[in-house]
Amino acid sequence: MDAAALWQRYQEWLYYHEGLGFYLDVSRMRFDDNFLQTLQPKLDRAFKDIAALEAGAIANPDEDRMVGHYWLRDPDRAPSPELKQGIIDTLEKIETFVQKIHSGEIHPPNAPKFTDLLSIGIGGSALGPEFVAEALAPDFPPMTIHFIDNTDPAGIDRTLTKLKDKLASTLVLVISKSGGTPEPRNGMIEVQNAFAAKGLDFAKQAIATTGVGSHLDKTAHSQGWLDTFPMEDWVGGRTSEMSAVGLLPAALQGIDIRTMLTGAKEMDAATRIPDLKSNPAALLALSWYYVGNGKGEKDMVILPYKDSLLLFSRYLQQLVMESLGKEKDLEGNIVHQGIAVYGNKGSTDQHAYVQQLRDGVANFFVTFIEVLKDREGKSPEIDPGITSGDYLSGFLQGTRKALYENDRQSITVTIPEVNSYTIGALIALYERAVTIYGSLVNVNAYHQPGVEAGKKAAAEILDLQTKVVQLIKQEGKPMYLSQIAEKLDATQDIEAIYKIVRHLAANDRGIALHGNLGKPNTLTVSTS
Ligand SMILES: O=P(O)(O)OC[C@H]1O[C@](O)(CO)[C@@H](O)[C@@H]1O
Repeated sequence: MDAAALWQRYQEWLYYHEGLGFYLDVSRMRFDDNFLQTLQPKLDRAFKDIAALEAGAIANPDEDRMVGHYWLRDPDRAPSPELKQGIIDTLEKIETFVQKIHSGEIHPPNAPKFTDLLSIGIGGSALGPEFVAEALAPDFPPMTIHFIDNTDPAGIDRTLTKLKDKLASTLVLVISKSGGTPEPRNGMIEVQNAFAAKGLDFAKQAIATTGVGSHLDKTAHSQGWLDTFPMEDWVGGRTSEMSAVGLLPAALQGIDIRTMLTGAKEMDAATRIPDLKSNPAALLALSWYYVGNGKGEKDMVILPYKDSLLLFSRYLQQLVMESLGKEKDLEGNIVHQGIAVYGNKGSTDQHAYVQQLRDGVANFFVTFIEVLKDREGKSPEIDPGITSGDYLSGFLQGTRKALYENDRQSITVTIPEVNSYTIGALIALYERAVTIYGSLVNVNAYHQPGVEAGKKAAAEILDLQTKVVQLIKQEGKPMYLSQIAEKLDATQDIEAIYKIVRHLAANDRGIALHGNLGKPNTLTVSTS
């Protein structure tokens, strides 16, 4: 396509939303009218599916659940007055609580105010809060947020070391919808230990966001924690940023959550329109379908040209991959669907993997995220008439052009600036695009059976560990791995047993390995 035709295509496909100051450019995706015609019936069905979902249909058949994250920013759309009231009440409760924390009305036993916030959660109970904190937290927030989002002991230590002198004024927020996920449970216990070591009363400084009646909810009530906030059954982890999961930590950091909700609501209204060219989420979903042949054949590279959006790709990784990465479609056919997502930020990544994007294996498409406003205030000139922001903007355009010339397709999302309004809108845009794409490829975008399989396997390993340690202690003499496996009637698990004892030996856990470490078969294992 020559420059004039491309310019024509750009204008023909450019989506612009005046209220949001938002643009979407899919002109560098090479779909044609034929493709559009073929996809139209699927798209019509997707529009119907999402209308039913928003009206309260069971959209997650496996778990027999409604899918209601869209109601969070527009409670009038909730399918019952009780649900509507619940959303309104939670939002008000968050605001009242935050106001009391900021004013010092609620304060820790040994300090006049809470200064820091320690958020413990994983997956959807961490990624949204982390992304939003990075994007929107003010430079000098009323409370500084820290995260424990894993069960890595060294990671936990690092966070607790940073908080060492501030634990007495740290508010701990444990987030877990199920209230039974091991990683946040472990983090919570480690933090409780740290509080106890300093003679601090954990319960007086702890709050929980969790499903009503969950194990965590019961623990928080029985131990007399400061408060609990509900996570609704019909909100999935990866779409929970606009529930108490995301709103509470955001508000505690001084982020304007009402504006974030308004931005999301505005985008929801735009992406509810059942017409391709008027609906940016449909344009995204269609582009993903086109470029990946409806099978996720191309990876989605997310390149925001703005440091504060660094975590957007990580956030989207869960939203897209946990929603769409499915073995079976809704009819039970094996389909192995999904779209791989990765990325960091431009122009930084131009000095890392963009070389391969331009010249190497063409297994991806790029989504550029462009932010029009460079910074608050004026920019100095770096070269005559040229600022740092001009460079950033030029690099984005240059990379987009260079990729297109080499037959690499791209989408460009443009927002006027990074603020609560536009971040709310971006989150809503991708939530809806995933919903639509899920319909296009006919998968249940709201369950995660694969993750459950991994959790179950991990629990089996921990169970095996207990048996292995018991046996080694009982025997009281060095044993070969094969002997341990036979005695436990677990010959299939010999590799797992080896890895268990190797890990224990590396951590001063009372187990020793003897022999050639490079030849597991020759090793004997004993107590140390
Ligand atoms: O909030 P929870 O229940 O602790 O779950 C955390 C995350 O774990 C998952 O269930 C996957 O294991 C995610 O979907 C979820 O966001």
